[in-house]
Amino acid sequence: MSSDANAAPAPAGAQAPVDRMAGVDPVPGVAKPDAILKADGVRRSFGGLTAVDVDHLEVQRGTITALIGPNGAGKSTLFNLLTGFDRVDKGTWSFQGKAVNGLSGHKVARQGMVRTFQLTKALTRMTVLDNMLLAAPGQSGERFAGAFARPVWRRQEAANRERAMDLLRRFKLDAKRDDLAGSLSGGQRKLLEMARSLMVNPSMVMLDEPMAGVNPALVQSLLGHITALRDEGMTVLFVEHDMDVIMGISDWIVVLAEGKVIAEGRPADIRSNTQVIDAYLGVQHDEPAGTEETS
Ligand SMILES: Nc1ncnc2c1ncn2[C@@H]1O[C@H](COP(=O)(O)OP(=O)(O)OP(=O)(O)O)[C@@H](O)[C@H]1O
Repeated sequence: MSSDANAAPAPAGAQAPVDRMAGVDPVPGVAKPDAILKADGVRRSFGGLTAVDVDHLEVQRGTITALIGPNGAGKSTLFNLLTGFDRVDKGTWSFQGKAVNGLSGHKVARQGMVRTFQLTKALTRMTVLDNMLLAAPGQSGERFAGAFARPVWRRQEAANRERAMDLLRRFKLDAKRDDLAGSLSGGQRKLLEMARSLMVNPSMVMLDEPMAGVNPALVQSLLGHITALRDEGMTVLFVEHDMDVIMGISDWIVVLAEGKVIAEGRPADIRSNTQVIDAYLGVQHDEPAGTEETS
């Protein structure tokens, strides 16, 4: 879209401005030409508070889509619902044409849709490599503990280990394989969270605030990893507060306010959308993530 001859050169990791959403109107709930995820009538209340109330939402395959909105807009709740880590009051959604509503997080992941999690205390006490292996698909060794299945189990363990090491090399964490995850820097933790989610070889990754707590020097490297996933054909949906990051790498932006999708569009559409400016950009909060009273 941009044809500004004076534009600064793209930062490392940024992509040429290709419009991957060509022909899609920037209106809430708009249909996408090749939607990998479609959600309908998704509602979730906590007591009297409606946290999520999404009429219709589609995510285009092979794009980076940002989910943005003010604190308490319902972004994390929507993530949790779609990935099977919370229960809806109402609503249906499908992933790659298959209904996945009502499935547990593990089953949703097996379908190819995974979300990242911040490293819990327990995970920080494990090594980087063990963190990866714990995220591996299928633990047939546990399910078929008999001696008969042992060769299958060993083969699977070896394959998991190989995949884990490949991913650790990709994210430049291989030298840290035997270190405790808790000893990693904020940026390295984010890389590990991303690497863990890729153990199941997903088609779509959902990143929860991938830049939170990351040293600015590592931001470009993380952005490079995210755009590389998209360029390999993966679909990325991410929640983020950093507007430079959002505007810099997103093919499409979905704006949530009070649980509803109030706008969708390319970064340029969102920047000039007065409803978004009123609901969000005009009252841009500067609080660090995690200052909310709820999780
Ligand atoms: N388990 C819960 N119990 C009660 N209320 C909750 C719960 N989880 C979320 N909420 C409420 O639902 C609303 C949406 O919260 P959510 O965390 O999804 O927003 P968010 O957009 O992710 O916010 P943030 O940007 O601050 O992370 C908020 O008002 C929040 O207080």
